[in-house]
Amino acid sequence: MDFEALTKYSALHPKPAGLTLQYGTAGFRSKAEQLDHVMFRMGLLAALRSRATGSTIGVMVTASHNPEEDNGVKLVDPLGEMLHPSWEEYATQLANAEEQELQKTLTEICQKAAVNQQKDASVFLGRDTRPSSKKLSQAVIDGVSVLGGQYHDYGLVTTPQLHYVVCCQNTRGQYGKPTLEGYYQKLSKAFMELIKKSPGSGEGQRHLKIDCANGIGALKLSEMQPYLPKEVLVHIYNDGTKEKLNHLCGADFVKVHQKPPKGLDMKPNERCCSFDGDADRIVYYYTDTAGHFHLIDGDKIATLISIFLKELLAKVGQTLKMAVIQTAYANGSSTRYLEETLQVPVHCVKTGVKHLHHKAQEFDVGVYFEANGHGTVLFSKAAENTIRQLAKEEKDDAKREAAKVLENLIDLINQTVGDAISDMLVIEAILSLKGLTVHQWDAFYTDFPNRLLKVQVADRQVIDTTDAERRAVTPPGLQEKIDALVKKYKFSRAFVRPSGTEDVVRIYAEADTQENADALAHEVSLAVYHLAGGRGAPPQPL
Ligand SMILES: CC(=O)N[C@H]1[C@@H](OP(=O)(O)O)O[C@H](CO)[C@@H](O)[C@@H]1O
Ligand SMILES: [Mg+2]
Repeated sequence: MDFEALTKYSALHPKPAGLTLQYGTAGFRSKAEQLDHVMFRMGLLAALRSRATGSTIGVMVTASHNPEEDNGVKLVDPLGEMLHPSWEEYATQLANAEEQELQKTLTEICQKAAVNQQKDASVFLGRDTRPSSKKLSQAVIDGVSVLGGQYHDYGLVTTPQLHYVVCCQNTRGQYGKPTLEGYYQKLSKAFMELIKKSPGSGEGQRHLKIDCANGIGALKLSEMQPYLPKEVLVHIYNDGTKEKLNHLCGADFVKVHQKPPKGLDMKPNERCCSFDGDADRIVYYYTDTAGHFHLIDGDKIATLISIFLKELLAKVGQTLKMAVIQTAYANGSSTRYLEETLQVPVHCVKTGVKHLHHKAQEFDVGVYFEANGHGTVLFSKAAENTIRQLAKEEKDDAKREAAKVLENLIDLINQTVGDAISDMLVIEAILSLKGLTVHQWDAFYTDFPNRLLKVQVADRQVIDTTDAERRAVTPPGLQEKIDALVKKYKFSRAFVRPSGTEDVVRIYAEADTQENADALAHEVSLAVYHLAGGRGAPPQPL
């Protein structure tokens, strides 16, 4: 390591003294002006991680659905997964080392992680459309370069596109070509093959209105449009030319507020969807003829995909094990529908994509979605091989056709991470093949009324949880209080947990009516305020 160069370059990306940040659920997130040193150091870390794994590592500069003034960074591991947890800790140590400790911290990481300094390092970079992203990604490049690493800057890409190219590169093209063109070609080809078989094929066009949160999704979707078949017409709204990123729009806004985004005119029963700021989440929605808004969230997307997969797996006649992975935020009604009506096993894990992804890898076919719309489907290598072989060689026509549909689905879904563009195409293909309207899809089950709130406390880590975050172990008395409150309402449930991305405690409640869900959530938030060191004024009823 050239320590002289390191010291020189690091001085150009100084760490504000005393500032500490943590590599959380989604990497580092903060105000953009606090992140220059973090970016430089994540460039350093990516180079080390690349040497340690002998693979290309991705670095994405984005703060997803957070306000435009924020930014963030996350590292992408060799197969397109989230950074390994042991390295999250190194990331935090490196980001928080004071200037004079930087060398020592780097040396320690190299020792602990057995990094061979002689190896080549290769890093792929991507960034979202935030005004601060360009400069911050330059800081990443400085970090990679000072350690003698090579980099390829993909510039403006969606987060899932970066995951995709990293995976393609490290599988030597097995997963696809590591270019955006390769991504567009692979997905559009699989999509075309799929919808060819739909009953209404050739009878006019399917329209879909997409709110792109004034973010990267708009740019990449319009790049992809020429690749899409003429049967599908996507109409892009909130393309970032007029309004601010994520402001009153995008998947997170629509999910949290349960109302339509600004800037999208909806006619009754029209199918609409929203991406988030880096296009790794998607939710659908529509208004009915009475003007009521209906949200179709990640749980219902998982349900649609599961129904479709289950039918196909039955048709190919293989005993492939399928499961759905959710978090505690999944609506109880979705869990019940999946388990009882569809008879699909459901597993609940801790919040955060990495936990869902990890669990989903245990099955032949693992469908995972967070309620907020982040999700995908994973196929085990063995399942994928079986399906591809059946698609090629199976004599029975019905079985072979079903295997072909599955094969195209495997190619259409981005197995590295949740991907709004890929998920949208999967959903559109399934709706088209099954001849379902958005209203019919929505009617699979009715969500239990629910409410998500947040409360500020002095130190959110005083709340410790267990049972996939559904029960609070500390502070003393909190869980007992929640249990007593829940008993007051019918069909109710509630839980609290410290957020991994914001300095708040999140409260979630479900009950038989919206009024009761709101009241329960409010009462639980008061309990948190009083028992977990609430800050500022006590929470007010909605
Ligand atoms: C309730 C909720 O939506 N939580 C989100 C949010 O995490 P928190 O740890 O709750 O802040 O951001 C994560 C990263 O985007 C996402 O994975 C997760 O689902
Ligand atoms: Mg996102």
